[in-house]
Amino acid sequence: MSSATNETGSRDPATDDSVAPVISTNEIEMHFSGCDALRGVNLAVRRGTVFALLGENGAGKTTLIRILTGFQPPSSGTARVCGMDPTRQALEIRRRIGYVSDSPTMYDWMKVDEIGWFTAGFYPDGYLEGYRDLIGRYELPPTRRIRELSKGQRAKVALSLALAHDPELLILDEPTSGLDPLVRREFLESMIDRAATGRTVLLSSHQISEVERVADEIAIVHQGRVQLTGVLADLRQSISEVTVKLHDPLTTLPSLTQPSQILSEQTSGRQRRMIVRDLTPENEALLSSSYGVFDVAHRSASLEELFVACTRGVDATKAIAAEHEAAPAPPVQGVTP
Ligand SMILES: Nc1ncnc2c1ncn2[C@@H]1O[C@H](COP(=O)(O)OP(=O)(O)OP(=O)(O)O)[C@@H](O)[C@H]1O
Repeated sequence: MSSATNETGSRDPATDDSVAPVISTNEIEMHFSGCDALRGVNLAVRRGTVFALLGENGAGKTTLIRILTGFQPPSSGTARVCGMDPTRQALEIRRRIGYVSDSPTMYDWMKVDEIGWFTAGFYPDGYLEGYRDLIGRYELPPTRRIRELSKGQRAKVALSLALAHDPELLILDEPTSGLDPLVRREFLESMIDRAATGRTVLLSSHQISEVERVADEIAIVHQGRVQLTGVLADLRQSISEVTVKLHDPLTTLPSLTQPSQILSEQTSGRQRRMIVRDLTPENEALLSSSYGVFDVAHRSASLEELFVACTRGVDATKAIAAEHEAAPAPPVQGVTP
């Protein structure tokens, strides 16, 4: 019996590389002076997936990636990347994975071919061939100096350097900024192909359409917290936009029962619009039969609506609560403030 199987013959996630998450974090906190960049981040990235960290500017995406790649020790909490601890095995992690930061620094006096040859010295045999193949595919001029390249061409050099050893895990911080739409599309498709061959891609982005196109799983990060994480297709199915038409805009609606959860709520005239997770027929019936309600309709929410609910929902919820304070209203369920 292999060490990856237990007494019953089934796979043991603690020792089996093919089952254990490629990346896991446990209660990661990052406090800079005057700024809590990350607050209790728990994530698990499964092998063979494209996992997207989706968040606005300043949400904490780069900070998390810097912690995972060992450039920044967290204030507290732990992480594992390819089975290693980034605070103690940063160099090994960086050798094993591919990583492109949001502002890659390169020796810009080197020529495109030279930088590949130079970097190959840090990797096993086969790196230079892989690099040359990639710069060929990206149509990069091998004899041009890095400083003479366009922004998009530099991004392609950085990607070629990260991909040349065909890493099992690729971490990309805002990977497509600087790429033109055609190359961006090709690049995103190549990420899907990588995942199909069992490799894993973690990327950060604030572009919803981009994430929607490539990601299998997402984590929506807002103000240093993971507001929502899961398989994109499941999240899409479980989130609905519910529109409740009211006789009186000040009507107080009943709290929904478990497992339904209101992520955001907005009132416009006599219409209340809510983004609800796991809407059950019972809760829909509860709303429909509430005093002052004359119609309830629901449809699947888009990723954009979900994102807005997670990043603006708290404020929207607070606004509603304040609006109802005079009423007085029952507590509104919402995402973690
Ligand atoms: N070295 C640092 N010192 C102090 N504050 C920092 C430092 N690094 C990051 N921060 C702060 O931490 C927060 C998260 O920043 P981070 O760069 O992780 O966000 P992000 O989601 O990657 O944003 P963007 O999409 O704009 O790149 C921000 O408020 C930022 O100002």
